[in-house]
Parts: sequence; structure tokens; C-alpha cells
Amino acid sequence: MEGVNLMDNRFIQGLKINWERLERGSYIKEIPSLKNLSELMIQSNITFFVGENGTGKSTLLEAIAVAYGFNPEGGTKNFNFSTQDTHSSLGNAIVLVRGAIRPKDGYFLRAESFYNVASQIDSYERDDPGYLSYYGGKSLHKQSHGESFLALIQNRFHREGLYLLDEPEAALSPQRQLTLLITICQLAKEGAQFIIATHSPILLGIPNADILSFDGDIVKHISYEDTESYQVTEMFINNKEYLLNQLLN
Ligand SMILES: Nc1ncnc2c1ncn2[C@@H]1O[C@H](COP(=O)(O)OP(=O)(O)OP(=O)(O)O)[C@@H](O)[C@H]1O
Repeated sequence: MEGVNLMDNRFIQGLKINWERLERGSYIKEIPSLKNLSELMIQSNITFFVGENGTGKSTLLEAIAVAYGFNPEGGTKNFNFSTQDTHSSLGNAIVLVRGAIRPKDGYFLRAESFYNVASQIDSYERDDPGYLSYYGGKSLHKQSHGESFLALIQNRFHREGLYLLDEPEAALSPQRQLTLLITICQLAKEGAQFIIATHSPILLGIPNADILSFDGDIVKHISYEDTESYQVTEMFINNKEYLLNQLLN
């Protein structure tokens, strides 16, 4: 298959973790995939974090966001709101290896705090009427979860931007995940960089993306076909009767 011709224009090229900066007894020191991690190279404009629930993907993605200066609950670098103080201290222990070029734009999006991001956008619109036009002109709260998520991505994401996305598929139908896939590929071709934690067998299919698995006690590169998201989906679709019989009887 012909791959996406990605530009080598990474704003984040890697990271180092200074473990001594983390407080004693931090739960992060017990996460198997992370506790042995001292350096990680980010090798592609599109990097996926995959792995079983609880393997540390969101923890590392959020830490990268914090180290880059994003609001830990989501938004652009200018978003400044906090509904709860639950983000980990890993962001303070990470040193990012930055590329020569700075992104012109950026966004940290997490499915779980998207509601608060939408509220914050409404609040900016109240202070600065017209602000919503950057998001398609309609309050994200007046659209369905999937519609608003896609509206934000399609209106707000640009080439030469840095985008950190935590399970962006959560609200999207399979068809809309394909739309997201096209948007990501197009923007990455034009210079944007994405780091995405996902379980979506659709998004993971983006050709030439780098897939990092958090299963086990090291973070390692794997192929699309080796992801559990692909394997379980493939097994279910191709052996549905057999599988259901095994599972249910
Ligand atoms: N505030 C916290 N205090 C203690 N442990 C935590 C805290 N937040 C997360 N953890 C633990 O850290 C581990 C990694 O969580 P994380 O959210 O990074 O997983 P994940 O790979 O993103 O999972 P998922 O796919 O379910 O989103 C989990 O075992 C989780 O229970």
C-alpha cells in the first residue's frame, strides 16, 4: 500500500524522563511500561500510543502536553482553566527534545474533559464575541458529542500545528473515524504533528505512522497487524460465531 508521504518536521522529536524529579512513592513509578523508560524518540509526524487499559498511554501523553505548556485538561496553549487538579507530576519530570521549527498552532484534546473545553470556548465567546467562528460558529455544546469533536478538529486544526489527542475516536462513528483519518493524514502531509493515544483499529491503519505499544515492561514499536485493536477486531469479524460460542458458552 502506498504510504502517506510524511514531512520530517517534528516539533517534538523525543523526550527524556528525570525520574528523580518525581516524588517518592508516585504511582507512576509502578506503571510497568513507564518505570523503565528514560528516553523515547518520536520518529514520525504521526505517532500512536497503544496498549491495554491502564498501561500508561494517557499518563505519558498528558505529561508531554504539560511539558509542552498545554493546559492539562485540554485546549490550546492559551487555555487556562482547571476543574480538578488530578494531573500527574510526570510533566514536570519530562524534558522534551524539540525540533528546530516551532508549531504555529496546537491543541491537546482528551475525550474525558472535552465537555470542559467546550464550556471554556463558550466562555471565551462571551468575553470576545466572534471567538466561536474559529470553531465553525456554533457552540460545541449545541452539537452532538461526535459532531462537536469533529467540528473542533476540522475548524481548529491546521498544518504546522502540534496535536496531542487522547482517544479521539471515543465519540465518533466508524464513518467519522474515516473522516478523522483523512484529516490527520492531510494535515500531517502538510507538516502537522500528531501524537495520539487510541484503541481505534481504523485510525491505527494510517500508513507510515509509528505505533508505540505500552503493553509489557518497555515501550516498543510494533506493526499495525501486531496491535491488539487490529487482532481482536479482525478475529471478531472473521470468526464471530465461533468466538461468541467460546465466550458465551
Ligand atoms: N491519580 C492516580 N492515582 C493513582 N493511580 C493512577 C492515577 N491515575 C492513573 N493511575 C493509574 O495509572 C495507570 C495508567 O493509567 P493511564 O490512564 O495512563 O492508562 P491508559 O493506558 O491511558 O488507559 P486507557 O486505555 O484506559 O485510557 C493505571 O493503572 C491507572 O489506574
